[in-house]
Amino acid sequence: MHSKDQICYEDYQQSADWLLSQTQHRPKVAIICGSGLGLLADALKCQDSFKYGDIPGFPQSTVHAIASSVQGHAGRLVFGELKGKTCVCMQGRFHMYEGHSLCKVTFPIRVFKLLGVETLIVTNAAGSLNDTYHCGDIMVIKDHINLPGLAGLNPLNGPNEEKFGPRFPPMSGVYDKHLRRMAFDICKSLGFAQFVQEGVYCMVGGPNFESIAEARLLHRLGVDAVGMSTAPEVLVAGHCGMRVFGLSLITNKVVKSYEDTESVNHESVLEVSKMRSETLQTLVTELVSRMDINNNTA
Ligand SMILES: O=P(O)(O)O[C@@H]1C[C@H](O)[C@@H](CO)O1
Ligand SMILES: Nc1nc2[nH]cnc2c(=O)[nH]1
Repeated sequence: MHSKDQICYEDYQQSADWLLSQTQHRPKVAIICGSGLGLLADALKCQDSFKYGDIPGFPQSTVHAIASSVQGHAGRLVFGELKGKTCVCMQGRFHMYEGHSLCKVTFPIRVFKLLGVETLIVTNAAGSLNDTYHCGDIMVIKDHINLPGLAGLNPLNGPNEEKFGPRFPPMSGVYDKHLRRMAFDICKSLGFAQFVQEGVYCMVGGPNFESIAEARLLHRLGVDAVGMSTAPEVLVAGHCGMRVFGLSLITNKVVKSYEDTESVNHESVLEVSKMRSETLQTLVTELVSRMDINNNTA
């Protein structure tokens, strides 16, 4: 590594080579578990798991990541099979507000690319701005607004690594249309359709939740759900040509009225996540099982 924040190709390669030497699994799908949604990883069969701290070059989990994941299982990369398809799951992700640079936040994505991953599934907990949404709804992400990115905070800043992708990558259509349609079909067949939405996710820096004026601004901008993650990971995945699918679990309605006495807190976010964790697990499992991927195990 050159400097504290500069990461070079060899750093990603070192982590990927180490993982390839430690597991026989050769995943084509990577899944990032949002706050409280780490149970997804427990559904993997024939698991090999690695604490982030044990993987050479990997960023380290902070206290937040541990508190917001499944107790005792935070900060792990879990390899295994979902309905016979080989996957790798991040149980606990890295957030910008924890103090990580965006290169660190997105480090695992490029490692996944070098492992041979072709599809990234991202999940997160988010607050809703859309008045028709309810707590516990699942929003299939159609598009995102990357507010830190618009202000110049972008993991792709700096010299471009051509081995991963082009200097100026397009982001229109980054959330795969085919997978979105498939998710809706699955929800219909599983009887989930009444609480599944499709919308625009907005990333803000956090760690504070929105002021009322900020919430009103986001609402006017056409944001359906707001959270503190996902966009940087999706950017980096899109840059290196991965297929992306994203889900937001609506854990709260963002307060938009000065008359409203309710306020959100992280504990209630985790409570709702827990309530819908199993549904999300079922949806993601079914989606992975229907994906047209080569299932390679070495
Ligand atoms: O990792 P995600 O985006 O699910 O985490 C959400 C956003 C904040 O980290 C936290 C707020 O409750 O949950
Ligand atoms: N920024 C933001 N992140 C969240 N994560 C879960 N709920 C929320 C919310 O209301 N706002």
